[in-house]
Amino acid sequence: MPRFGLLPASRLTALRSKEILTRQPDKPHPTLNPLPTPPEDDEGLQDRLRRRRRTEWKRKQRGQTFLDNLIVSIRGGSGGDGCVAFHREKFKPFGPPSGGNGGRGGDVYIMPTPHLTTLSSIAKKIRGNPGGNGQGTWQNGKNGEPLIIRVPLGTVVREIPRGDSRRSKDEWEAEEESLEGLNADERLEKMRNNRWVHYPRFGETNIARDWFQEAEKALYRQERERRMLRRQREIEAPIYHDLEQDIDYTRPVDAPLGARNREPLGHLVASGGAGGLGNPHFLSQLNRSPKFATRGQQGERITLALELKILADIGFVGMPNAGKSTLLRALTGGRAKSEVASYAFTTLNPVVGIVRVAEDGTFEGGIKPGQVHDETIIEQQQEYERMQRGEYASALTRNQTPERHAGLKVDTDRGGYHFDLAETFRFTIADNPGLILDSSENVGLGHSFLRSMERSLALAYIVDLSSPAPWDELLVLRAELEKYQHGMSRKARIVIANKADLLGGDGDDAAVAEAKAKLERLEEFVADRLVDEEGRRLDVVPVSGKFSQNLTRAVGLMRTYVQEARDRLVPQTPKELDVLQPGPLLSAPQ
Ligand SMILES: Nc1nc2c(ncn2[C@@H]2O[C@H](COP(=O)(O)OP(=O)(O)OP(=O)(O)O)[C@@H](O)[C@H]2O)c(=O)[nH]1
Ligand SMILES: [Mg+2]
Repeated sequence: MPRFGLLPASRLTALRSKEILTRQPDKPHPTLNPLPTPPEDDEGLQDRLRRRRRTEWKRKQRGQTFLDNLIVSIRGGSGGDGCVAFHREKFKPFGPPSGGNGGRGGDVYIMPTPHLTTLSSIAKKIRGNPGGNGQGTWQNGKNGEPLIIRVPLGTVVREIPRGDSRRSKDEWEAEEESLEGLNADERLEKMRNNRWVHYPRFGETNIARDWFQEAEKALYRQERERRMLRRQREIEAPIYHDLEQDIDYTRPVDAPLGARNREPLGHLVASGGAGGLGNPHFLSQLNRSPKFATRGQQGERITLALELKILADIGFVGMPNAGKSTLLRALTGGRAKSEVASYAFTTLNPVVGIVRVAEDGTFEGGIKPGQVHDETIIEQQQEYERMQRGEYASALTRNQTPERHAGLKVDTDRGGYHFDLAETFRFTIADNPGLILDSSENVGLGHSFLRSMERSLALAYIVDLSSPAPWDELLVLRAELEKYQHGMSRKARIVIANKADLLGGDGDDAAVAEAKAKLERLEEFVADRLVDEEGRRLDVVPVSGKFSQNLTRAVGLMRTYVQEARDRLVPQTPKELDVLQPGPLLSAPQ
């Protein structure tokens, strides 16, 4: 075994004991390769198996790992320790106690920000900044800086209650755990060490004195009260914030002159611990030279569940493989990187894309004629081939195009920067994982992503027109939405019948007539059975996402729904009139 020849003997034994050296090379390890290994030359099969493994894994998680759902345990900063010191000065042999107090631990706040879109940047364990320790000559420790956890707009924050297994321990429970297995004396000693600071070599003397024991009793009494108040707060006012609105930074116009302009910190979720008391605090008639101080308190420990409700104007609802991701890619000109493949549950997390529309109804994705949005793997292959042929070698970057400096001509063949000049309206669409029968009971990818659709302004059903009975799909989709939340299906405004290119054969009359009849039947069904929020019938639009056909009509309709819904959301301002009409003081003299 020459490879391991240089390893020391102990390391070799360790490797043998782990069956690394003794294992036969042709015998696979029992824990590896749960799926059969495909032949190495079949790349397509390898890829398919990799994807299937990923989907299966995700399905087993039941949506637990969506990044719109996170549990964080938070600790406020711990307070700094108090100090035991005595004032020293020439000709003053017994100076007074002069230990400063510890600084307060920093509080932890939570603040919504429009600059984030996922919870992925948030750590699972967060600790506030600690306060500084007190020092001699009455110097108090510095207070810990507040810590702000920034979360995306649309995050719902909930405190996890006691008794839930996901909740981490609070300060007292954690201490109790660290004391397990100790006898009474050891417990007492450890608890004292956690709470008191003694002057060097005075520990034993201090604890034997009455005034120390009095002080200790008072400290435990305060602690019990704090613990009771905490429990009461947890029961009566558990933390709950629906962070829909950005926090307003503007200073009120009627703020008193000289008031400090503080930047908002957000909502307090865990307060820092109080700083310890320095030894002057324990000066009394009986004890003229207190040689102990208290340690800082621990910060509050809480566990929060953060849940992000994605804010998209339109939510796509459809069965797996209906073509939702293809449609989103077509509508955004391929900018939304939503994976497309011909197996169920390709999309595992919601993907949000932006649709940009010009004055005349053209949209960014629709300006390049003849664009085909194929499966991701095929597109990647084509891209690779183009790169191999050297087509990108002399391509200009976006900033190198001559029109940029001219600033006038809009190249209608290109999206991106060039569309900025034409764009007059934009809205967002969320492509969601496929919904199947009983999704609302957590079958398939479960219902965790349905949450993200709750706040969409409107929903669009996507059905596969080439399937034998697209109308049945609609009923299932509607029933699942209703089962998840009563009244949710009333948000649906449109049925997009995708894959219309597969109908009509090669253009022979019989096939075309059949396709028309199928579309009519779908329209009749929708008119009969589906109505929207205001009792209107849903629009039905046949399209082809893959070949970007008839998308302008669908975009136009979606645009009107979004506009209507936004108009309804904007609060009316009746006060405007009052402002314009001159009041008695301003009215013109008679
Ligand atoms: N012919 C044709 N095929 C399409 C069209 N739209 C999508 N497809 C194909 O249908 C298959 C599924 O498309 P996806 O976009 O992945 O479907 P999905 O609804 O996102 O599926 P899930 O993410 O699994 O829910 C792919 O093979 C697409 O190429 C279309 O308009 N015409
Ligand atoms: Mg998809």
